[in-house]
Parts: sequence; structure tokens; C-alpha cells
Amino acid sequence: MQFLKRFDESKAKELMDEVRERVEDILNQIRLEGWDALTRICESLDGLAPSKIKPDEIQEAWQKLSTEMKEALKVAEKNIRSFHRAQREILKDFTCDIDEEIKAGMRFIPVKSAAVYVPGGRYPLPSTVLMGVIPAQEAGVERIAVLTPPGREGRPNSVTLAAMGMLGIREAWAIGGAQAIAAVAFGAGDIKQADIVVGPGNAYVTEAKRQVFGIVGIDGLAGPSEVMIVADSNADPKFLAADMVAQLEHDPSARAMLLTTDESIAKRAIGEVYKLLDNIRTSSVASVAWENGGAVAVGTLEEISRMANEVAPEHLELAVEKPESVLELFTCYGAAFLGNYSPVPFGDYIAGTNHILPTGRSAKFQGGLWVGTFLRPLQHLCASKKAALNLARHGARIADAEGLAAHSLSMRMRGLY
Ligand SMILES: NC(=O)c1ccc[n+]([C@@H]2O[C@H](COP(=O)([O-])OP(=O)(O)OC[C@H]3O[C@@H](n4cnc5c(N)ncnc54)[C@H](O)[C@@H]3O)[C@@H](O)[C@H]2O)c1
Ligand SMILES: [Zn+2]
Repeated sequence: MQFLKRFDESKAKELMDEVRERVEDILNQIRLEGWDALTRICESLDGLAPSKIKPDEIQEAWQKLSTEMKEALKVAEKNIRSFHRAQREILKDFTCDIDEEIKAGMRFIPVKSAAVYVPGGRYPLPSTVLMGVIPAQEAGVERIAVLTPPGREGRPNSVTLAAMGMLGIREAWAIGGAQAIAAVAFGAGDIKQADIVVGPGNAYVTEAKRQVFGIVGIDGLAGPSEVMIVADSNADPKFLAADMVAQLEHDPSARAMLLTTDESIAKRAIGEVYKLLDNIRTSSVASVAWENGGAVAVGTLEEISRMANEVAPEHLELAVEKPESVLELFTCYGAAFLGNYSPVPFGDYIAGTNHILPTGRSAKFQGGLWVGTFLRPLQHLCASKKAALNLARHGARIADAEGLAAHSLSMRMRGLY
């Protein structure tokens, strides 16, 4: 691989240590002092006390939304719901015969209570309301609480509220950051503890989810955005540049990597990135992200796929001829976008796939948010009296080897009668 531009990794570790300590402190305060600590932290970070968003306010935001925006959100809802409903359908309860006398099975039962974090620090993200809430609804979760920062005007963005209204959300809180995650992970004031906390966020939010995992469930680690674009001579440098800047504008710590088999495409795409950064409204964020987290390299498709499977990017875009067959080379990514006409933003907003996806190499061990995130696969077993004899004979030997006498007894008793 020949790099034309590399990441600047120098500050990354220091920053992560700082975030880890800061978040640990926030979580401890809220765990020990509840609502009082939550209030103190919200006021100091976002300038406002935590507050409940009334159901009327949510419904009113939906009523007041323009017809065009309503239509856009409806199209997104329809597509996202249809993809996630199809996921629910593949998770069927089943029982199988291990042999004639032993049956085993699984049931998929939803968690009772889920909290969905919707980012809103730098930009309001009404799209994340849809991405977090619809899969929970399709899974059959009873209580869905949404948490989102209050925003500069003191209330969450009106489109974010309208999206909640469209989906019939009744519980929402204007609280952001690690403190929002702590509030639903431990419970605080009137905020009840949730069974699972899902949703993307900045480094603080993501680190908070990592630290509360085990006390509550989490969907995964969906931190600052990343894209890896794989391009051959078929690609359009203007498309490539727009797709890179589309990731970079999310956060100064976002990343965009272009790997191409064609050096001239790489050079032209870099030129287009600088042109865009000169003009685009979000260039103050995107330019910092490009300096720190922009990378461009040229190599063979084999070299590229090897690197991609190590980096495990959140988004993988395949701007190549025959993307469907090239996809087979790639095994670690949150979501893949095939061909020149499936840019990542279609997945961000409207096409149906989820945008809450693993970042920071976590696609090596997890996928993105889906209906299964909210469903617990519960296993059960039923052996007949006849099966017990054989199971006890062999099972007791293993228990005896482990020295677990009551285990052995429990099985042998069943085998005797
Ligand atoms: N991976 C994914 O699936 C995915 C999807 C969408 C968005 N994202 C990411 O979500 C992130 C959204 O970030 P955001 O910052 O705009 O909104 P956010 O809502 O995640 O965070 C805002 C909150 O961070 C807290 N905060 C800010 N500075 C802090 C500090 N110094 N110490 C402690 N807390 C602090 C504040 O309380 C604020 O309310 C972006 O990084 C974006 O890339 C990821
Ligand atoms: Zn995006």
C-alpha cells in the first residue's frame, strides 16, 4: 500500500485516557447522588437542568411540522420499519429434537425497557430517533425512553421532537452526554433504570455506555463516525470526495479513508476534497477531521481488503465495478454500501438499513443495531424419563471429574427411577 495521506494518531490515546477518567467521575457522581448530581452536571456542561419533555410538546412538534418534512420522515419510517420487520421474522422461536427423547428450544423475548440516546451536541439528529426507536418497537419493547441534549435554545430540536411524535414516544428527557447514559443506567429522580441503553454519540457518550455495560445492556460502541471507501478506476472522484466529507463533517474526530486501485482517482479525489472543504458550510469541523482523520492510499484489491478487515470500518463503501462480488472479500464492517449509487447518507436517513453502527474497530466483534439488539434468545430443555438414564450415566462422569458431587447426584437420581 502506498499512502498519499495518513491519519495523525498522535493525540488519540491521550484524549481517550482523559475521556475515560472524566466519564468515570460523571458516572460515579450520578450513581451515588442521583438527581442532584445529574442536575449539577447538566448545568455545568449544557447550561440547563435536566427536564422531562412532555408528551403534549412532542405531539405538538409533529403537528406543526411542514408537510414536506412529515412526508420525508414517513418515507424513512416505512423503509426502516420494513427492513427491521424482516429481521424480526427470521428470529423465530423453535424447538428441535436433539434425539427422540430430548427436546431443546429457544424463545426470543424483548427486553421490557429500552433507552435510546439521540445525539444533539453538534447537530440535532432526528434520524437517530427513527434508527433507535423503530427496531425497539418491532422487537416489542414495552417502555421506550428517548434522551437527547437540550440544544442551544434550551429545548431539543423541533424535528427531533416531531420524529418522536410520529413514532408515538411518550417518555423523553432533555439530557445529553455521559450523564444521560448514567441516568438511565442507574436511575435518577423520576428516570427509571432501563434494561438496555442504545444509540450513538460522541466519545463521552460511547465511553459511558462501555462503562455501564454489565449494569445494563448496551447495543454496542457507536462512537465518532468513520468511512472507508474502496474505489477502482470506475469511481467518480467527485462522489468520493463528497462521501468522505459527509463523514468528516460529523465530528472533528471522524475518519474517512479512501483506498483505491487507481492512483489518478486518488489524486483527483484529494483535489475534490480540498475544493469541497473550501466551500461547504460544515468545513470548520470537516477540515479538522480531514487533517487528523483523513487517509488516502493506493494498492491492489487484495491489499485493500486485508487492510479493511483489520481496520473494521463503521461504513464501507465499494465504489467498484461488480461491487456484489467484491463484497465477499470484506468481512469486518458495520454496514456496506455497494456501487456508485448507494452513498452512506442513504443509509443514514432513508433507505432502510440502520445507521447506529460499530466504530473504533468494534466491527471486529459486533454488528450494528438491529431488532435482535432488543431480543434475548432464551434457551430451554426438556428430557424424558427415558433419556435421563443415558444422560445421567455420561453427565455424572463429567461432574465427578469436576468434583461437583451434587451435580452428579442430581443427574444420577433422575437416571435411577
Ligand atoms: N457510530 C454511529 O452509529 C453514529 C451515528 C450517528 C452519529 N454518530 C456520532 O455521534 C456523535 C454526536 O456527537 P455530538 O457531540 O454532536 O453529540 P452528543 O449528543 O453525542 O454529545 C453531546 C453531549 O456531550 C457532552 N459533552 C460535551 N463536551 C463534554 C466534555 N468536555 N466533557 C463531558 N461531556 C461533554 C455534553 O453534555 C453534550 O450534551 C458524533 O461523533 C457522530 O459521529 C455516530
Ligand atoms: Zn452520516
